[in-house]
Amino acid sequence: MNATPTHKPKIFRPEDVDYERPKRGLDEDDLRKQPTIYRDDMLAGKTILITGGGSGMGKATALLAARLGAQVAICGRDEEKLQTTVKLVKEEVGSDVLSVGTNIRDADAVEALIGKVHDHFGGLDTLVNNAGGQFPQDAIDFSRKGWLAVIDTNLNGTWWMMQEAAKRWREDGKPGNIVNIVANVERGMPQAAHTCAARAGVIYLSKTLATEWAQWNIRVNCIGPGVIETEGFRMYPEEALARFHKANPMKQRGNAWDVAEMIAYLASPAARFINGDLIVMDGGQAQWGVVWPAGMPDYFSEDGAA
Ligand SMILES: CCCCCCC/C=C/C(=O)SCCNC(=O)CCNC(=O)[C@H](O)C(C)(C)COP(=O)(O)OP(=O)(O)OC[C@H]1O[C@@H](n2cnc3c(N)ncnc32)[C@H](O)[C@@H]1OP(=O)(O)O
Ligand SMILES: NC(=O)C1=CN([C@@H]2O[C@H](COP(=O)(O)OP(=O)(O)OC[C@H]3O[C@@H](n4cnc5c(N)ncnc54)[C@H](OP(=O)(O)O)[C@@H]3O)[C@@H](O)[C@H]2O)C=CC1
Repeated sequence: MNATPTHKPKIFRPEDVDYERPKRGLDEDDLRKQPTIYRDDMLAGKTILITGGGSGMGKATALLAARLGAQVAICGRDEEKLQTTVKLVKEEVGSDVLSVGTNIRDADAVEALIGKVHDHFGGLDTLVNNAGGQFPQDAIDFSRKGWLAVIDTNLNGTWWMMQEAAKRWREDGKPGNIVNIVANVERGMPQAAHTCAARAGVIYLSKTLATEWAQWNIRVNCIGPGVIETEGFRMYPEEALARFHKANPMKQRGNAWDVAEMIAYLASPAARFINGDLIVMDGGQAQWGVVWPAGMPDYFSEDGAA
């Protein structure tokens, strides 16, 4: 192959766009209208903590869990975003969500968060590690700070959460349940190598802990979403977003409610025998199609690849 590569490495920073971007994903009005297949009291008496609960999948999960009767706690870095979830759940369900501003990269803050949830609700049944993210870029151009930011959030932050939750479950002699939101890493993630490395780490960490921690009745599973349309899409340029859904054979995007319903299932007694698994929700992308979130290099497009 002698083609001269013409792909220009691009940096896309959402704060730099000078045009109005369309709404992405389910907004609050949409969330309020989502039906559920589950019984109203399916999670009654259960406490669920959702990281990144102020937007996207985290927000949808907080609302669904509250509708199903759970006591809900959320965390994130942006207090304003967290309060939108608190308000939504209060208006829709009438229950109070415990919101604790926390950067999951800060292990001390994570320890304090787990303590607050236990103090407030008297325990924790399910931890959902949903907080995370990345930016699209060719790996060769990653800055050191950028690499570290993504690894620290998605791998280290998730680990701090898992370890602190598990310590309390072991100490209290209570069962535990962890659901980690990862990504579709099976065939790698071009232009998202940092997150691919971190999420692959979380998947195998989870499989390992599912065995180590089974002695304390702590289960650990992962959900691997494909392209799920949420406000998190702001991290990507519009021209890339226009192609995202073409990376799966269904040629569709999932939505935050799809993932919330899977999380609710894993939080329910129906999932009591599922442990160490990765449930992929990607419309078949793992078998076919690749997302190029920063633009496909000519090297690939000239072969007519997806
Ligand atoms: C997965 C991609 C391919 C498939 C797409 C499938 C569909 C979408 C999947 C999704 O996950 S959507 C959900 C996305 N949501 C998010 O990603 C939100 C959270 N993300 C973030 O907050 C950031 O991306 C972050 C870097 C993970 C956060 O770290 P931090 O708060 O520390 O960020 P910064 O201080 O802003 O940046 C630190 C460092 O990182 C580098 N960097 C940041 N943004 C970019 C960018 N757009 N392009 C290149 N490099 C970037 C940079 O070195 C920053 O340091 P400074 O240069 O700013 O000093
Ligand atoms: N949408 C998609 O197609 C896919 C998404 N995913 C992953 O699913 C998860 C949910 O994404 P989605 O809902 O789409 O996107 P969002 O950007 O809406 O959600 C990400 C959430 O993570 C929180 N967060 C990020 N960093 C930290 C941190 N250091 N400490 C605490 N909270 C943090 C953010 O809150 P705050 O800003 O308040 O800190 C935000 O609420 C993410 O891990 C995402 O990467 C995986 C595959 C595909």
